[in-house]
Amino acid sequence: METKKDVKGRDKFPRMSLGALHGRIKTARVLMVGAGGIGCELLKNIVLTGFGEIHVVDLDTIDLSNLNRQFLFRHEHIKKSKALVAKESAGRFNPNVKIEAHHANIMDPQFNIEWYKGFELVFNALDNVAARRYVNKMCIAADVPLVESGTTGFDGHVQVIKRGVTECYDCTPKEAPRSFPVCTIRSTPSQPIHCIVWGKSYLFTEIFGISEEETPELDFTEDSENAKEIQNLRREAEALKNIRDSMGLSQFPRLIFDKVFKDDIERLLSMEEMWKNRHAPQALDFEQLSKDAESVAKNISHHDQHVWTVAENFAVFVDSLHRLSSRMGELKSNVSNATQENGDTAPAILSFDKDDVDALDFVVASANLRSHIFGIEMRSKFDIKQMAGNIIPAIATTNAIIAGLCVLQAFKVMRGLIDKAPMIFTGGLGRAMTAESRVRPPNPDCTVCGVARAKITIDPSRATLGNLVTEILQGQLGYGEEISVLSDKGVIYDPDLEENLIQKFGDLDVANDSFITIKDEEDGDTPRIDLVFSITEASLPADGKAIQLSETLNIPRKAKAAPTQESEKAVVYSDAPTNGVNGKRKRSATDAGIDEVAPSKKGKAVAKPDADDDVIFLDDPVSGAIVIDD
Ligand SMILES: Nc1ncnc2c1ncn2[C@@H]1O[C@H](COP(=O)(O)OP(=O)(O)OP(=O)(O)O)[C@@H](O)[C@H]1O
Ligand SMILES: [Zn+2]
Repeated sequence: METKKDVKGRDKFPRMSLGALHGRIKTARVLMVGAGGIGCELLKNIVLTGFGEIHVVDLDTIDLSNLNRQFLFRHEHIKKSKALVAKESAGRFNPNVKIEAHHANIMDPQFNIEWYKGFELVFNALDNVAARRYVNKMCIAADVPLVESGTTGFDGHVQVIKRGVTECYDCTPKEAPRSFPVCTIRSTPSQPIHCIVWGKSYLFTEIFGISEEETPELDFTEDSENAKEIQNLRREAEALKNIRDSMGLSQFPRLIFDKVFKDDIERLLSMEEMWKNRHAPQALDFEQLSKDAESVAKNISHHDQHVWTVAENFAVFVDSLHRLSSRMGELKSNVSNATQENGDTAPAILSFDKDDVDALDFVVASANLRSHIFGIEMRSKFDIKQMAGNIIPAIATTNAIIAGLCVLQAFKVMRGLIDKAPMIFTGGLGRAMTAESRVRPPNPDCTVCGVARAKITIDPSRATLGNLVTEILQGQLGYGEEISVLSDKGVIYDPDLEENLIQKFGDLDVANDSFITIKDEEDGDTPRIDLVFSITEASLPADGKAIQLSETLNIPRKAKAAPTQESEKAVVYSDAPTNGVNGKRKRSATDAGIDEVAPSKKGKAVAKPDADDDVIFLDDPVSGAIVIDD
């Protein structure tokens, strides 16, 4: 039982170290998005600091692989909600703090601008760019300060974002997820990663999952040069699908093997042009490899640290194909029983998971056999697991340091010292921790924070786009004819889209709590900066207007483009120090005293390897580690 003295004692040290701020922290309502690696550390910190009310949002459940670093979770919590368990575990550290858990996606509409406005501060502890961008946009719209953070291995960052004061998460462009041209993967691989993507995203999915055309790692864009080859590749995939029907039969591995490691390779070889300046592939022989594989140890697939021979890869290929085929057989009979019982028609498919041993064995063996065919070096199962699973090991200490820095930056925000809270990085070469020399101001061209914002209320039963354009934009705000209106889905009005003027907002997919952007396209004089309206739906008096803009708006004009300064030219956009931001940052790597890093799928970054580090290069032989998008 907690005594009054205990509670007072708990306050003593924060009060001594924080002074007057402690009182404000005790009544502050804050939001923490993500209860993973950083989130667990951060929640512990803010609970112990004594923030009065903490809301935690996480959409996920606890996985075994989280337990090594997400210390609020234990084995018995596996499959339970991260947000709820985090609340339970951290709540015990400080009973004075109220914690609210939301097991939900932060991008759900229930978390609207009004909800964000209820917080003094938001902490991001996320692992992907989409959610980061979303929270950034909401915090800018609600004008709530955001402490954004991320880690990848030893690299980490903390960025304080405040509308009108600092740059926001979107002020610097973020890289689109990487994908591989389908011809590289399917016809002309030159690196182990190409063969791994082939094994995982093509072969595995064509045999056990959904079709490759639904796989984001493969880019099917055709140009006139490769259109014919893409057609051929589609035919190949079709033939593979037909072989799928023999799954479970003893000849199944041979049918697959001959198709992908012999016939398809021979077809490729017949395209002589292709191999003039490339290493020509060499088809494999099932009979020969079967003989070679007779002496391979039964438990070869457990040896994950060394690179298997071709015969060993062959043995694992055949064995894992049998294992996966029998799982598919069971899955199909379960699905057909379920269909008979309740009409549930869920498809019987397997999807690749790096922790699924059968799937990993299959991808390792297939990728290595293909590498061998194309004269590419083979890799160990351990390496391929990292690459196929896109894993950069998480370091608990980096998360702990970053979570600590998040709180220190939050104190500055609450003290009104945002100008003393520049972006901080950990990792890299040289110093363990570096901070930028100053807070970066907003980018005036940013489409998220370099815009004017206002709220409009529409009556969904009556309001049309025409009401908005003529009454509000042209009437009340003085816009000219040349304007366009964009919803989240794209352009809904411009002078060529007049037919939309009679449409109601619901018909244009513009709903409550969504945003529309007004672009002033007037030639000549400097146009207004973009205006973003957040939409509130309400039933308005029938005798009044169907749309209401209650604020007086003074929308600034865009500054005339200034000639580029020499000093600006010297600052390079590098793929560097994004540390979880997954974008290009306008600062030189050397500025920050950190080595360059390459962006990764989760919005995290990976340190550039040493020259002799055995890492595959994606775009440029000197640019560093590769990343596969899931
Ligand atoms: N849109 C979202 N809404 C709510 N929570 C999210 C959203 N996107 C990601 N998250 C959560 O953010 C957390 C990020 O934590 P972390 O980077 O440690 O990832 P993880 O999934 O726990 O671990 P790992 O990916 O390394 O196995 C996760 O718990 C994840 O569920
Ligand atoms: Zn911005």
